[in-house]
Amino acid sequence: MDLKKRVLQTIKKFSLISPGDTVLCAVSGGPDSVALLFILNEISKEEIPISLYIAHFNHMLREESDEEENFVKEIGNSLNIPVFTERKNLKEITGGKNIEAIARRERYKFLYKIAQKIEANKIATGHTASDLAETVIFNLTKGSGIKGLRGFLPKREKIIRPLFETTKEEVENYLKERKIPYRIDFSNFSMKFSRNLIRIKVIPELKKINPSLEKTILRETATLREAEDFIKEEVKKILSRANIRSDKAEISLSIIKAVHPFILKETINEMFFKISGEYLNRTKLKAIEHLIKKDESGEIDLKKGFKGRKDQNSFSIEKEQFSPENKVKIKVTSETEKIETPSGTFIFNAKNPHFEIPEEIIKKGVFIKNREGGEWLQFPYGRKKLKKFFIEKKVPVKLRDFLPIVVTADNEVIWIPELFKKTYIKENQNIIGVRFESGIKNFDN
Ligand SMILES: Nc1ncnc2c1ncn2[C@@H]1O[C@H](COP(=O)(O)OP(=O)(O)OP(=O)(O)O)[C@@H](O)[C@H]1O
Repeated sequence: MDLKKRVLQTIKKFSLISPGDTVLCAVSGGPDSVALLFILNEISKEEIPISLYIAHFNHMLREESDEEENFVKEIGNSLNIPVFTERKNLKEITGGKNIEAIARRERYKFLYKIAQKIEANKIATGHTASDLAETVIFNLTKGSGIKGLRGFLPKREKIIRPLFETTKEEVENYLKERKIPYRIDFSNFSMKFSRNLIRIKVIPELKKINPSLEKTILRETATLREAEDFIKEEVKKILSRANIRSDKAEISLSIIKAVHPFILKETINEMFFKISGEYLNRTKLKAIEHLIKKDESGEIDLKKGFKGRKDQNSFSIEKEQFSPENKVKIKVTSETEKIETPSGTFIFNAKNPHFEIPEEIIKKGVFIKNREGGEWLQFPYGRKKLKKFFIEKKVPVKLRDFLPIVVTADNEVIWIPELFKKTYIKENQNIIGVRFESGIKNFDN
């Protein structure tokens, strides 16, 4: 069957596009997104009338980046579709670390920004069934829960993936038949990246066992998506009987003990997520299950700042409350140190790849402490009252005393872990590095 018809089937099956939609097509210049653009363009003229726009993000990471941007602009012109582009020098921003993940985050931020600007209700990406197979095999290899094994979804928020059921091979045939040009990203062939290794070495070997590997994985993930929906529904039912507040989530033992062990763990994990913004690992969940099932009451330390507590009638997850006697002021005595504070564990590293604390500051003394009041914040370009900064960042009042801060011997705040990591790393590369390990992440959103 003609590829356009197949893509139309996918669109209908997952309700991806409706007449009148405004669709922003994310085009990298590679074969998948170029084919997607041509198919959507055809569809918009015949089967489903939509307004179509193109977005391209120039990561400025490779020599060919500018050429690719021009190429996408040219396709847009030739099809008479408006093109939105943005350039960002990611190497500069990231210092070369974790570049793939940051590139992805920046790309999605850009796509959502343009979608909002042009009032697009859909953002189409060129992910294919071959990408899905890669993702699933990658997640399986690295270890992941059901969510990882089912891979990405055909639709998530505004993002739609019309090539979800199409293989790369089918895309390439389509382009070849129509003599449609595209650009090749040579970094896709580098064996440095596990994803490429899976695509180039692993998948061809697996296809010797099952030539329709992509289709099989598609079917398997469909089953997993259904199972996931079912689990979600079950968990929702149980959660509706729990009492969830911002600092405590509680459920009666008679309810939680009656459910299947798997649903028990999933429910507890959701309860934890609701008050902490994070999920627990399987080992902790198993320990909680054990605590719930045994006869005695008890407590269990979860991530820093959270406790699981079982009493006679209920199990609860509680955020540990900050109390004045928990206030600390700890001197950092070496360049690398793990420091326990009532609000979490710091990994302090004066010389990490992002930034370095000048020696003279360390010599004079660096402290990790809770706010005492009257502190000033040191920026590369000036000073600001810590209180004012907290207000600007909308840090809830009760957390202002809880958040650990890093100060110099002169009580100048040089770091508030997590709270302004992103901007601070960029602006002040040479000052300080403190990484917060756990327990605080939820406070900065
Ligand atoms: N530079 C870019 N500009 C616009 N869209 C892009 C760009 N790079 C990728 N995309 C879009 O994202 C899709 C997936 O690209 P790719 O597989 O390279 O990214 P990924 O990082 O593996 O995917 P994801 O970002 O969803 O995790 C492409 O088909 C395209 O629609």
